[in-house]
Amino acid sequence: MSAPERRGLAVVGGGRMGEALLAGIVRRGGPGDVVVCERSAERGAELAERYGVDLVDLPGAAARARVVLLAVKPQDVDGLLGRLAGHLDSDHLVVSVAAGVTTARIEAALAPGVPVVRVMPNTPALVEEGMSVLSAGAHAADEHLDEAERLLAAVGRVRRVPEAQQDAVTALSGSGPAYFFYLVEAMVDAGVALGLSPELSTDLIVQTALGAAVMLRDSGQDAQALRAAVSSPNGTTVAAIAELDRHDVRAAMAAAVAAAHARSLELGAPRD
Ligand SMILES: NC(=O)C1=CN([C@@H]2O[C@H](COP(=O)(O)OP(=O)(O)OC[C@H]3O[C@@H](n4cnc5c(N)ncnc54)[C@H](OP(=O)(O)O)[C@@H]3O)[C@@H](O)[C@H]2O)C=CC1
Ligand SMILES: O=C(O)[C@@H]1CCC=N1
Repeated sequence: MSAPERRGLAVVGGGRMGEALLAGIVRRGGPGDVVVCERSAERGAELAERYGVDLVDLPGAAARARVVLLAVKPQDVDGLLGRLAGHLDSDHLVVSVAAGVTTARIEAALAPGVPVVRVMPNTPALVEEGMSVLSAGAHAADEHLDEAERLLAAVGRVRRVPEAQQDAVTALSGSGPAYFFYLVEAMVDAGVALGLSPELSTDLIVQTALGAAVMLRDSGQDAQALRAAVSSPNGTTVAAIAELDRHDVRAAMAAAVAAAHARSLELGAPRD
């Protein structure tokens, strides 16, 4: 099929991240030229119906789409590229969201010159509040980064970093939503332990999380200043933060982020 017919986007791998991106992109731009390719026929059919897009196989994805977005697990990337590479040429743009997997590793599996952009998105893309961070591979020019940025901008904010920073980005904003969800679980449990119903405790904490996030984004004040404004002298918040410090929650967070960073590097190591 000639290049001009390949205008669309193929999402390869319709799991949690693939669906989050697919949902946001279709909601923003309509199903238009979007197709999905999924290993599980049942899951593929579910996504095709839910978002009004065509379900295709790998050759079909390469034939229909100019931008091929890889959203399979890092462990599945090499096998997938082995079957996809013969269908891709330098008119395609490969966008990979696989944690840890370097553009060099992807490029090595493709025909010479195929442009690759590595992206670390996050699941709030599902509600158009994603944070996506892009890096160019060796054959990706500014126009390719611009194209990837336009795509990801449909589901939230976008930044660009040198690829060497992608594992740190993965540990912060890629996994980051889970850290906040973990805190929310702990806070809701704490409310229940004090006698509140799970429903009331959840309502209080979810709205508090939302309000705090909007203040962080919009107030022009940093987290420390905002925390100071909540902390009346000798009051309840000071008592609470003293306990967080006594349990070394900052050290726990630093260790958690370092573990995510190390795992991202491990996932990127070439397979045998
Ligand atoms: N979840 C997240 O918050 C984030 C994930 N990522 C990255 O996104 C990628 C996907 O993660 P996630 O969505 O969580 O994982 P999932 O396992 O939920 O999704 C991956 C999907 O791809 C399918 N798949 C595997 N191989 C193929 C193939 N050859 N052709 C078509 N489909 C295939 C899988 O099928 P099957 O179930 O049969 O294996 C599965 O449905 C990962 O690389 C991850 O690092 C990046 C940022 C955030
Ligand atoms: O947990 C993971 O490996 C993926 C990458 C970042 C978020 N989820």
